[in-house]
Parts: sequence; C-alpha cells; structure tokens
Amino acid sequence: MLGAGSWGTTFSKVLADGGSDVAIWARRTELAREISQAKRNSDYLPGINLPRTLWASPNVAEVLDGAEMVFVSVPSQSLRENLAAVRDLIPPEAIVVSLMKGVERGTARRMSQVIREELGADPAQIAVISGPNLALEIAKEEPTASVVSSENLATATLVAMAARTDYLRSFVNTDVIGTEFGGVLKNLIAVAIGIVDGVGYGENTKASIITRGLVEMTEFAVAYGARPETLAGLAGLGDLIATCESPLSRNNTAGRLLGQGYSFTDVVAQMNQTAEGLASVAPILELAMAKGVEMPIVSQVAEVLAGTMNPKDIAPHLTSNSDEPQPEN
Ligand SMILES: NC(=O)C1=CN([C@@H]2O[C@H](COP(=O)(O)OP(=O)(O)OC[C@H]3O[C@@H](n4cnc5c(N)ncnc54)[C@H](OP(=O)(O)O)[C@@H]3O)[C@@H](O)[C@H]2O)C=CC1
Ligand SMILES: O=C(CO)COP(=O)(O)O
Repeated sequence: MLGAGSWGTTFSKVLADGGSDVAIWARRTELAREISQAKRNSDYLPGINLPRTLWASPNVAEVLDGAEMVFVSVPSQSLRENLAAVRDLIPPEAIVVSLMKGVERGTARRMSQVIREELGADPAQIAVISGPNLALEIAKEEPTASVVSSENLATATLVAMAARTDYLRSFVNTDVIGTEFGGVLKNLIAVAIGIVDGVGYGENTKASIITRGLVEMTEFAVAYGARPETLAGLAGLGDLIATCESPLSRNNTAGRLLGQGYSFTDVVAQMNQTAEGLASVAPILELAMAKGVEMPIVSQVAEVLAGTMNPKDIAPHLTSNSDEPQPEN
C-alpha cells in the first residue's frame, strides 16, 4: 500500500483481514513505527486496532519488494511524482490498483491514466476501486460494498477476492471510466451539499442538488464513454449518498466551511486531510466544456471557491444561459 492516510490504512486492514500479507509505505518514520509496533494510526484512525500482521515502513523499496498487488492511496495531485519515484521498484507483473478519487490538475487525467502513463503499465494490469466507502466506518467494520473495475474482468475479480472480508464485499465491472468519474464527481456534489448545510438551507435544497447532481455526473461521464448504469450504481449514486450525508466526508466538511463564509484559503488551511473535490473542480469543468456538457452545480461550486458567488445563491436550477424551463430528462 502506498499511502498511510485514512483510506490507505483502512484498506490495508481490509486486505490483511482478508488474509493477505500487507505492507504500507508511510512517508513519515514515526507513523510507520506506530503502525508496525502499536498497530495503530492515531493521526488518521483514532481508536482503531489494526491487524497484527500489518506493518509499515518509510522505505518504499522494502514495502514493494515481491508485491503481487500495489494499491495506491496518496492525494491525487501527488500521484505522478510518487509513481515516478517508485517506477523501478514495482514488480513488472504486479497489478496496480488506484484507491483515489481525483483528477490531475493541469492534465485532467484520471488516476488510472496517470498510472498507465507513469508506469507504462498494460491496462489489463490496472484496477480502480470506488463506492460508498467512508474510511472510518469501514475501519470500524461496519458492513459496506465497493466496486472493483478493470478493463480486464479477471484482474478486477482477483482484486475483489483479495479485498473480501466479513464487513466488505466488492462487485466487479469493466467500466473504468464510469467507476473513476463517479468517485471524482460525487466529491464535487458533496462540496455543494456542504455549502448548503453551511448556509443553513434544508432538505429540499439538498435533495434537489443531489438529484440534479446525479444528472450532471451521468451526462458528464457518459460523454467520456462511461456506462450510465455505473453512475446509477455504488460508484455513482451509492457514493453520492454516503458522501453527501456524512459529516465524516472531508469534501462535505470543506463545503460546509465555505457555506459558513470561510474563504477557499481559510478552508484549505483548516483541512488536515485530503478533500479531493477542491482540486478536481477546475479540470472537470475543462473536460465538461470540451464535450459541451453543462454542469451548473459544479460551476457554482467553482464560483464559490473563487469567491465570485455568495454561497447563499447556490441553487439546483441554474443553467448557464436560459430562463426558460428546462426539460427534466
Ligand atoms: N478517506 C476516505 O474515506 C476515502 C478516501 N478515498 C480516496 O483515497 C485517497 C487518499 O485519501 P485519504 O487516505 O483519505 O487521505 P488522507 O488525507 O487521510 O491521507 C493522505 C496520505 O497521503 C500522504 N501524502 C500527503 N501528501 C503526499 C505527497 N505529496 N506524497 C506522498 N504522500 C502524501 C499522507 O502522508 P502524511 O500523513 O505524512 O501527510 C497520508 O499518508 C484520496 O484520493 C481519497 O479521495 C477513497 C475512498 C474513501
Ligand atoms: O470517498 C469517500 C467515501 O466513499 C470519502 O469521501 P471524502 O473524501 O469526502 O471524505
């Protein structure tokens, strides 16, 4: 596992509980020591006991030695530089699995695309995992489901088998584009819902934004080749519900602070964990524009982030250029 944050550590627990030998690369020596010796990660998962077999090291060569599967859970914006540093250490036959839910600023690439580019990996050896998977709930072994996606169904199946425990089961699909974009886009809608909460609006506003948000997510992802069913599944609607409803969500939390009137800079300063949605807004809007997809809710999030829109003006019904009633579907 590359990354010892809340999701990297939680998913390592899942894999270890599923019977695998798991090693985590933690960039901080003291955190690696705490995981290996105390079987705890008090920075990210307070109160959670980790499996006895799990160990961590700041030495990435040691962690990757002999790995059959390499899971990656670092912030999306740091993926490329991290892969460049370990490229020669990843065993050539290893399956590489992205646990991340962002797109790269500047290139607008999905994480599996960055993996492919940086490692020169065969797409059949790459998988992505998404779904309603709030780390702390899974670390507490509350039951949930994930989706493992790969262009090669056999690869997705192998990964899903490795991640099988009493409290987590995975479905498989071959729609990598839909599975990845589902995870990215729900973060942006969760920021919008956080803004609504911060402003103090109620359930009608939230339900309207979640519903219209799913329409935006689906139109966007389908324009890039996703299957609409994927967006209606765990990696789309499922994760949208979990992230929009939960105070555990960092994207939701970031939105709430914006809705309470904090500036983007203040919000970034207050967040001590990764809120991927903040960096993904701009590249997603670039991709939307390239395909002529309207994303009124995501556009409003971008405006609130830029400080050009009062959070109180957020609404589910704005479209860019028309006062006429729009067809619902
Ligand atoms: N948390 C969750 O519930 C879920 C998260 N995800 C996704 O997982 C990915 C990782 O998120 P999550 O674990 O939650 O994030 P956290 O903020 O909890 O942890 C981030 C981890 O990455 C490390 N890190 C930070 N910056 C860098 C860098 N530049 N290079 C290398 N490592 C770095 C941190 O190290 P350090 O501690 O030293 O700063 C830490 O180990 C995200 O894409 C997120 O969307 C997906 C599903 C659920
Ligand atoms: O992806 C997640 C749940 O599925 C976690 O959401 P946050 O990154 O907003 O905490």
